[in-house]
Amino acid sequence: MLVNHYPPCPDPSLTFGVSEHCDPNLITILQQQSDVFGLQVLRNGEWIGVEPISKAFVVNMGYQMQIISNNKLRSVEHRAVTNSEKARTSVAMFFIPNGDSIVEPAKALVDSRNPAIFKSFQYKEFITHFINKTGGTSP
Ligand SMILES: O=C(O)CCC(=O)C(=O)O
Ligand SMILES: [Fe+2]
Repeated sequence: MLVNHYPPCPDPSLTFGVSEHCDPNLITILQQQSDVFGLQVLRNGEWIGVEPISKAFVVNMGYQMQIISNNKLRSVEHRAVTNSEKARTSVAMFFIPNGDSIVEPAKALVDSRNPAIFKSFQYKEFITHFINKTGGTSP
């Protein structure tokens, strides 16, 4: 679980709360503070604010879900922006495969007309590569 806290920023154009990324794990369940916008998703090249709804969760597909679904579900590019007036807090619960898990497209979704788009790998191989490539941390 990760608690993100974004203090108000006098000039939000100068900083991101969290810069754009896709979550590398399986699924993320996010609780947004109910009265402050901040989370945005990229759709058709445009950043769209995700309305914070009281007592609702945002469910984010991570890369592993995209792979298991053989691209039927897509991991969305998202970011968190700051604002000049209000602090914002979000709580993210990351569901993460065990490092030794084998991840691959579900067999039920693969046939001659729908070949596997991804090869099998161990989650720890993926996450090591992801961290090296993005230079970031990971859930
Ligand atoms: O604070 C948010 O709304 C997003 C945080 C996020 O994307 C993350 O922790 O992976
Ligand atoms: Fe995220």
